[in-house]
Amino acid sequence: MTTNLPIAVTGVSSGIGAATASMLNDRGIKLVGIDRTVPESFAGTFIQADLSTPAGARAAAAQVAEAAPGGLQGLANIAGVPGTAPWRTVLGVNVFGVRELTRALAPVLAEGASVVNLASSVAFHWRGLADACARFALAQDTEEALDAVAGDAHATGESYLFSKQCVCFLTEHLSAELLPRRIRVNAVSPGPVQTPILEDFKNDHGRDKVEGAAKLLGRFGEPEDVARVVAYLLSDAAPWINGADIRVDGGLTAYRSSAAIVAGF
Ligand SMILES: NC(=O)c1ccc[n+]([C@@H]2O[C@H](COP(=O)([O-])OP(=O)(O)OC[C@H]3O[C@@H](n4cnc5c(N)ncnc54)[C@H](O)[C@@H]3O)[C@@H](O)[C@H]2O)c1
Repeated sequence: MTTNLPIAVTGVSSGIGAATASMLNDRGIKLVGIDRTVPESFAGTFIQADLSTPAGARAAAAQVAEAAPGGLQGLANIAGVPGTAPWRTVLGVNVFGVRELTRALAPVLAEGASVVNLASSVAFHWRGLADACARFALAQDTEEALDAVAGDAHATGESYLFSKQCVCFLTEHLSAELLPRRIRVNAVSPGPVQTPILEDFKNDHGRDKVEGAAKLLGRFGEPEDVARVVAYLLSDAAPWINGADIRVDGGLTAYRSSAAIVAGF
C-alpha cells in the first residue's frame, strides 16, 4: 500500500531491526521504533519498551498508536532473544511479544497493511509440532501456558527453536485472522546472520556447527540480506504474498535437508 503512514519496527537498536529501520528510512518511510535498549541512532519516533510480558507489549502498542494517530502501514516484529536467556524470557519475547503487539496494533493497522515476523531457518520443520505450537501460542493466559510447558524438554531445553516454530505457526494464524481486513502477515526465516545474537547462537548450538555454516556458505549473512526481504514484504511489491515464510539463509537449509534425505536412501 502506498501511503505516508509510518511502519512500526521492533528491535531497532541492533542487528536486523536496525538495518531494516535504516533501509526503510532511506526509502522515505516514517518510522516508529521499539526496543528495550535506546538506539545509538534512529530516524523516527523511538519508544523504549520491554516486550517480554503481554502488559509490556500492550503498553508499547498504546504508545505506538499515540505516535501514529493516522494509523500504520506496517509492523515488523524483529526483536528477539536467543536460547541463552531464561526459557520463560525466550518464549515471552519471541512468541507472546509478537502475538500481543500484533493483536494490540491490529486496530490501527490500515486496510492493506503488512506485518512481518522474524522466525528462523532452524524452525523449518515446525509443521510436525503444529499442535503444540497452537496450544502454546494461542493460550489466553500466558503465565498458565508457560507453567504448562515447564516440564516439556523441547519447549524449555530448546526454547529458541520452539519459540520460532511458534512464530511460524502464529504467522499463518494471524494471516488468517487479519485476512478479512486485507492485512498480510508473513515470516522471514534467517540462517546465521552477523549480529550480536550470533555469539549466543555459538554458545547455544555449538561454535563449530555455527562457524561450519559460514564456511559452507562462504560467509555469514549480513543484517541487510534479511532487511531487504523484510522491506520487500512490507512493500507494495509483494501484494500477493500472505501467510508465507521466506527463508533467507544462503541455501543452508536446502543443503542440509537434501543431504539428510539423500543419506536416508
Ligand atoms: N542473527 C541471526 O543469526 C538470526 C538468525 C535467525 C533469526 N534471527 C532473529 O532475528 C531477529 C533479530 O535478531 P538480531 O540478529 O538482529 O539480534 P540482535 O540481538 O542484534 O537484536 C535483537 C534486538 O531485540 C531487542 N530486544 C530483545 N529483547 C527485547 C525485549 N524484551 N523488549 C524489547 N526489545 C527487545 C534487543 O534489545 C535488540 O535490539 C530476532 O528475532 C532473532 O531471533 C536472527
